[in-house]
Amino acid sequence: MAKNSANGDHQTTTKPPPTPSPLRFSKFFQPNMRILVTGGAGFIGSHLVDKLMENEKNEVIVVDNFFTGSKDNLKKWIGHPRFELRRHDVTEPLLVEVDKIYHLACPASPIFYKYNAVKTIKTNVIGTLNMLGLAKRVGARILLTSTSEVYGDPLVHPQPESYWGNVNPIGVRSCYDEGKRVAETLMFDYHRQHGIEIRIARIFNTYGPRMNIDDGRVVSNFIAQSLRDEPLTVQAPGTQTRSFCYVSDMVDGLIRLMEGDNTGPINIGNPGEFTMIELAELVKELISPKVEIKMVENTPDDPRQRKPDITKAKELLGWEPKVKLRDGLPLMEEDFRLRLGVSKKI
Ligand SMILES: NC(=O)c1ccc[n+]([C@@H]2O[C@H](COP(=O)([O-])OP(=O)(O)OC[C@H]3O[C@@H](n4cnc5c(N)ncnc54)[C@H](O)[C@@H]3O)[C@@H](O)[C@H]2O)c1
Ligand SMILES: O=C(O)[C@H]1O[C@H](OP(=O)(O)OP(=O)(O)OC[C@H]2O[C@@H](n3ccc(=O)[nH]c3=O)[C@H](O)[C@@H]2O)[C@H](O)[C@@H](O)[C@@H]1O
Repeated sequence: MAKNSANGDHQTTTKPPPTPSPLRFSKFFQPNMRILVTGGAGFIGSHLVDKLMENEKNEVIVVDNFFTGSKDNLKKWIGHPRFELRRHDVTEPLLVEVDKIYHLACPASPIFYKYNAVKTIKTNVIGTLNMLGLAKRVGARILLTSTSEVYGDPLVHPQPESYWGNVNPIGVRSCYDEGKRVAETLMFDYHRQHGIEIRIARIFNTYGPRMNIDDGRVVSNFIAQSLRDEPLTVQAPGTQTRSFCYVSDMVDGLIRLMEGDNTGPINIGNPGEFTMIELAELVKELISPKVEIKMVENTPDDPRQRKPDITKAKELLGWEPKVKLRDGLPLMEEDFRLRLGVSKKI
């Protein structure tokens, strides 16, 4: 019987998982673990690759279409004998022989995922279907990076995994949040129907070095704006909240989830909750005390509050975030200064 879910009996499967490659059972030779990271040239993906590559028993294959990611994020691994980078779009089938799949491929910034909404849905639905098909063929365990956006504009606060969400199915964010909801459904259907070993992480807003400078997300916007002496654009009303997780904590949570016995979904995020005005004030205090804060128009369906309930992550993964926002922002500032060529005023 395949390992069951964290969410009750209705989600267990009686099917055994597909058989992994015969190489795994080799008596005389212990092969390396072959790990596929889709979207590995992106922000979280490239940090995950760094961590996976630290283990000499891991071989890492990244596939990415470079829509929001970049080879630059992986430059230290290009040419390494345990590393391979392929330009590939996950909406097309992929034939590789792997043992584990971290499936991250999908634009994450609202500006980018709304840019070609149909493509975002295809990436979430067809892309996840393709990766599940691959997992089934080769007997790999697969982890999906889902999102707190599956809770929509939540009516329950903080959000536990048992909350089904309040999502607009026809709004401008639906390509992403409904796309990820279907991706989660596909994961569980493959688990129940085909015995695939699945893991689902519901990631809450994550920040850190390597975010695209003009990515459009709030932390990267505020840091870039403060370094360019531009006003920090708080989208009205500014009282909406988010909970920000530093990327090293996120990577640690994802690896624990992959290596553990629970399917999830499991929230991975930092429960420290901030209004956008508070975030702007903190960036001002830490990076540029003279910078202005400007209220600008918001976009439709912006969730009013978001904070993870991480009881499950604590209990099932022994995980909780370590880096406070106040400590993480300066680490990101350092990286943005380097990339923007703005040195610190003394
Ligand atoms: N960063 C966050 O706050 C956050 C929050 C919740 C969920 N997530 C999820 O985590 C994952 C990574 O997010 P991120 O912040 O690193 O975003 P990112 O945009 O930096 O990375 C996504 C990567 O996927 C690649 N990609 C996009 N579409 C693709 C396709 N069709 N085929 C192949 N590659 C494709 C991009 O080029 C990029 O390298 C995403 O699945 C995202 O939905 C992120
Ligand atoms: O955590 C999540 O699940 C999701 O979080 C983000 O989505 P969102 O929270 O909307 O991210 P931002 O674009 O960073 O916006 C956060 C808040 O900041 C505000 N904002 C954004 C940009 C800005 O310049 N100013 C500003 O006040 C927005 O109105 C919003 O209320 C991610 O980009 C999604 O990929 C991810 O799935």
